[in-house]
Amino acid sequence: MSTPFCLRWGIIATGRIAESFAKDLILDPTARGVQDVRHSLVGVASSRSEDSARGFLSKIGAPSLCRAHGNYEALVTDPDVDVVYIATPHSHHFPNAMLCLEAGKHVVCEKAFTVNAKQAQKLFDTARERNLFLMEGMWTRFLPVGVKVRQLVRDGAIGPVTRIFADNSLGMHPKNDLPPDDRLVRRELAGGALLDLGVYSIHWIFQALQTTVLQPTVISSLVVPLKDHQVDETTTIIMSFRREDTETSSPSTHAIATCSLRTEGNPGGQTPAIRIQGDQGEIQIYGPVWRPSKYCVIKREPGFGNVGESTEFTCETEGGAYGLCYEADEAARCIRDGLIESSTMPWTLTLQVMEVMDTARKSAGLEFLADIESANYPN
Ligand SMILES: NC(=O)C1=CN([C@@H]2O[C@H](COP(=O)(O)OP(=O)(O)OC[C@H]3O[C@@H](n4cnc5c(N)ncnc54)[C@H](OP(=O)(O)O)[C@@H]3O)[C@@H](O)[C@H]2O)C=CC1
Ligand SMILES: O=C1OC[C@@H](O)[C@H](O)[C@H]1O
Repeated sequence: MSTPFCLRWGIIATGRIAESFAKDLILDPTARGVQDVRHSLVGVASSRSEDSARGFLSKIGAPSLCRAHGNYEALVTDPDVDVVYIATPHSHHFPNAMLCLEAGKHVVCEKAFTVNAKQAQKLFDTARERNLFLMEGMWTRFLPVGVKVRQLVRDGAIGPVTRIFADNSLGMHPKNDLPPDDRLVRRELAGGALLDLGVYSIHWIFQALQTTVLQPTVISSLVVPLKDHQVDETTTIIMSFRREDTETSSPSTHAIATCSLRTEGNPGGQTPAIRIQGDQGEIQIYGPVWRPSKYCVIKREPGFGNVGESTEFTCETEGGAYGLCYEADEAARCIRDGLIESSTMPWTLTLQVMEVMDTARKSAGLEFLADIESANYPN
């Protein structure tokens, strides 16, 4: 067997998801059946201080060779770093990713990829010019459940998809349950439900349709602002996608993406977060939407009131992984193979998702501050 390709990672930021990602990165990939690639965590940067980066390294049990940096610039000039994972708030993704690309580093950037589509386009143009790998860290697509559901739809398990519901709602009262300085409610960090949660709902819809070609039309959207914060508390978007099987009577698929900080999506643990409905049945996926592990396939039984056969499946991560390692494996394979774009998380798809969110925000007059919306770098 040949030696696995080793990708050397740096991480920008030391918050909650950076910790989960770093812990996944240092796991043994063979424990999840991955033999062809492996990962080495060589550096972590905190915008606050070297000490806070050092604290992070000891918390995650990083390998001794891993360096702590007291600013992001130091990390991106480290010649041992091949690729940077960006885990800052949404407002910072664009300038942080530009910093990395201009320093010649490959990038995996957390969702929501940027604040708007214009910034995403600029990043993709820069990556192309510099021949660097760049991917939105929409990890859910790489989880075993994402792979399985796409395969089921592709194999025609429920026939042509006619309608999709996708709900990602936290059930955290923004005033009572979240600290007032939480990034979720801060406009200057591009907080709000849509960019944080709705992005998953929209991605699930695209995932269910498995297309990057069909352009959705946003038919309507409703944005409920969070009082005094100028971010959205709840957003619902209705989309229509033209389907290719136009011989059927309804040549478009309806999709409803919704998200809320405040309303709870799955109060009793029994409500499907995602419903992918086709002519021959439906697939129901149970939350949490970002990391589901249970889904159900219900066959359609024609005739009013008939109940179709329903089969439940679990689809867990392996080898003690939280699940972020699967997107890391994808990045390693792409970079090993000299690719600048992942075919599972292609640039067009990220752009389409950003455009849908731009349209919804625009219709509600929900804009972030000009410097956060800007696609100039340096600003
Ligand atoms: N994939 C997933 O499941 C999840 C993804 N996310 C995404 O990851 C990103 C980070 O989220 P999360 O880890 O929850 O956020 P946290 O608030 O926990 O951490 C954000 C980190 O960003 C750095 N940072 C840099 N500038 C600022 C600033 N001005 N204000 C606050 N923090 C700053 C800080 O690290 P330092 O000072 O050390 O540089 C901070 O610890 C978001 O894009 C979010 O959508 C979040 C949760 C889950
Ligand atoms: O990506 C995410 O997934 C988990 C949620 O708790 C979090 O708000 C969000 O950023």
